[in-house]
Amino acid sequence: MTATDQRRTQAIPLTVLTGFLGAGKTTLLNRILTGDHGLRVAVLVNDFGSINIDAELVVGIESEGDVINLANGCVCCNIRDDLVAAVTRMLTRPEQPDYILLEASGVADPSGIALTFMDEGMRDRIRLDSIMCVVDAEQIFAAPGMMELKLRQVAFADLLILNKIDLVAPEEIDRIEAWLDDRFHRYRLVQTSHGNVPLEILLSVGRFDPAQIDGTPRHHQPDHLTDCDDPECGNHVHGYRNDHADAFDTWSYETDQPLSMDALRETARKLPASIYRCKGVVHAAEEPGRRVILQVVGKRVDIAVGDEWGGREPRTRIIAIGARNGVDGAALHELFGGCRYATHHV
Ligand SMILES: Nc1nc2c(ncn2[C@@H]2O[C@H](COP(=O)(O)OP(=O)(O)OP(=O)(O)O)[C@@H](O)[C@H]2O)c(=O)[nH]1
Repeated sequence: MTATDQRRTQAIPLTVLTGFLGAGKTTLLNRILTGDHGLRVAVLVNDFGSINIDAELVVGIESEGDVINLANGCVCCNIRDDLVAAVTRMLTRPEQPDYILLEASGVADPSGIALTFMDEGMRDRIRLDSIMCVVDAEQIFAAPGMMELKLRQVAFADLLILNKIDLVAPEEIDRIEAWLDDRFHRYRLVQTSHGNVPLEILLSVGRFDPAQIDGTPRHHQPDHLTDCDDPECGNHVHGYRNDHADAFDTWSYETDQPLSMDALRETARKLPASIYRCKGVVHAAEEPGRRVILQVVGKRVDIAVGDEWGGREPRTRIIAIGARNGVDGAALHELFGGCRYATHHV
């Protein structure tokens, strides 16, 4: 074994969870964290919005310092430096983790993340173990304008986790697989719901191959993915290198005043199709002692009563992410403001 090989074997393994907004990354992350792995796992959670809701929803971590919250941007591009700084901090802590899980934002291009860990200063300290892409079986064909990004997330993964199969008919799964077959030469896929995948195929699998970041959708030429700046070129995926985050707008809302759960549900159902994702931790009038979790993916709305506030002042924090110019902040403010229990019950 060469000295470099030796250093690499001592490097801390890191798995990247990628996949489009709302596909089920946090659900999978929580599954892993609560699984029987016996590892001290540190977690980096990246939410694209200005408030990191995901960091609040991570479970099964013993020490608070083992969850690092990266918000207000995307770790594959505009807050890449924050990612490097956070990992460096993790590695210099007295209690180093055995394993690191990185939940990328739903808008991330995994190739940018892989490049960060293949960088000279990182690759001896971090061993990229696997990039897994969670695919939402129900929403895969939704938001057609985002299809190029979704394809890149699939193309740069070494395992596809086709999640939410409970929400679709078996014929739809066949259709998705045929669609993938048509676009990719080779891929590994596991079907599941609620991220229920055996740990053995998730952690310490050593699947990442640096050559995979040259892997591209069949109809695209690899060089074009990184080198071409010609906006007229129909041969490649444009706009997802440094500036793909510009394709999205975000909005956030905070209030101390309790909201009505019924009004919230009604409002969430009325969100325009240009909003791909909305989620939040809510102070609800009907459940003042507990955090209420709002989840909206496409047209699907889920409002669930979570755990207690744990000594913290109840406070609603909601974010929405949508297409560029598809997020009307003033209109959203009015909609969610109208959910205030006091307003709703006059
Ligand atoms: N029915 C069903 N719902 C699921 C499944 N997996 C996740 N969900 C729900 O889908 C919603 C989004 O799940 P998350 O795990 O937060 O998705 P995410 O990819 O982390 O979302 P972002 O980080 O915002 O991109 C939540 O309401 C989950 O409970 C599944 O397999 N079936």
